[in-house]
Amino acid sequence: MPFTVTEMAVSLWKNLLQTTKERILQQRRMSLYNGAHGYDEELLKKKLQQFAGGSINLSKEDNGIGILTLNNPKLMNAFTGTMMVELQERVTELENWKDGKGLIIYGAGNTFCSGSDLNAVKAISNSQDGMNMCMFMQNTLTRLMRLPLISVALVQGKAFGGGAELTTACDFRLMTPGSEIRFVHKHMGLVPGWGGAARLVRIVGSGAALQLLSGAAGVDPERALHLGLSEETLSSSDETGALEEAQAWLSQYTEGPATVIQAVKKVVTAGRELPVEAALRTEKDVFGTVWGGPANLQALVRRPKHK
Ligand SMILES: CCC(=O)SCCNC(=O)CCNC(=O)[C@H](O)C(C)(C)COP(=O)(O)OP(=O)(O)OC[C@H]1O[C@@H](n2cnc3c(N)ncnc32)[C@H](O)[C@@H]1OP(=O)(O)O
Repeated sequence: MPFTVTEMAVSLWKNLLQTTKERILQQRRMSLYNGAHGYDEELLKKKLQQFAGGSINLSKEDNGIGILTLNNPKLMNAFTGTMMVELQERVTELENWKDGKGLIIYGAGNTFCSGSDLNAVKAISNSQDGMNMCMFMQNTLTRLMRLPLISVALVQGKAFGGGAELTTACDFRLMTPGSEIRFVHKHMGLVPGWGGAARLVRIVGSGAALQLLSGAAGVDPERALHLGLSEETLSSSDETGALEEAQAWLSQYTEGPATVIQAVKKVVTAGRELPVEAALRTEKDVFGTVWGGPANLQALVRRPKHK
């Protein structure tokens, strides 16, 4: 029997509700903190909205590479409260990008990011507000790190404080000549709180991380390469040239269907974060999504030789 208009509308509405519910559940799974941790996200967002300025812009290219721009060049791309909220919104958008394969994060005006906006920091300089801001940023940066996209921080100029922490939430870092990553927190009487310490230990090891955080010294491209903090020093220092180089570098790894590239990132994320048995189970599940899939079947027909 054919559906009536009302039945179709009800069915569409139910689908929409279900999709929204699944999306919210997915975000909760990816997040570290929620109401159970005494964390009220909506209240914090209202507070963050009071510190306005700058923007976080996302452009999704046809080649499956997203370009995320930290845009507050007047303050060396320092993170205002509204930029923190916008970063969360852009991450949600990227989580739902079916055709996405890679992501490049860079700063406007030839510099990466000078950390949190010190004007906002001064206004919320009590312990509880600080921890709430940390929970918000850890949630967002953990979701960023777990995106099924291969991510690169393109470091031009300075990546200081929270800016240095943000680079560690990407899979890779590329630096331009003269650029600098610096965990300046000690000089501000702080430690990283956006997850930068935990991630740095995993990238460079605990000894080097201890030196970088307790020395608070700048890391130039040469030292970053030596430490394994950066993959490569690009040759261009200007924005257009550096972006082109970063895209070319990333496209070595994003060649191929989005389903397969995303599956690659998912199994690596599981290996990086989970105990081995849980990682193996996740790998089996992800394998099930590509085995017998279109890319796999086409390859079987082509029978390519991998010489
Ligand atoms: C998560 C916790 C954290 O992020 S704690 C770390 C916070 N960040 C910092 O302490 C960095 C402070 N800034 C600096 O050290 C310098 O501005 C750096 C980044 C080295 C750039 O120096 P330089 O190239 O000489 O530029 P500048 O100092 O003249 O800066 C231009 C304008 O931008 C501003 N700016 C810079 N960083 C911030 C920031 N984080 N928050 C707020 N404003 C910032 C400067 O004050 C300066 O503004 P203005 O032109 O003096 O009005």
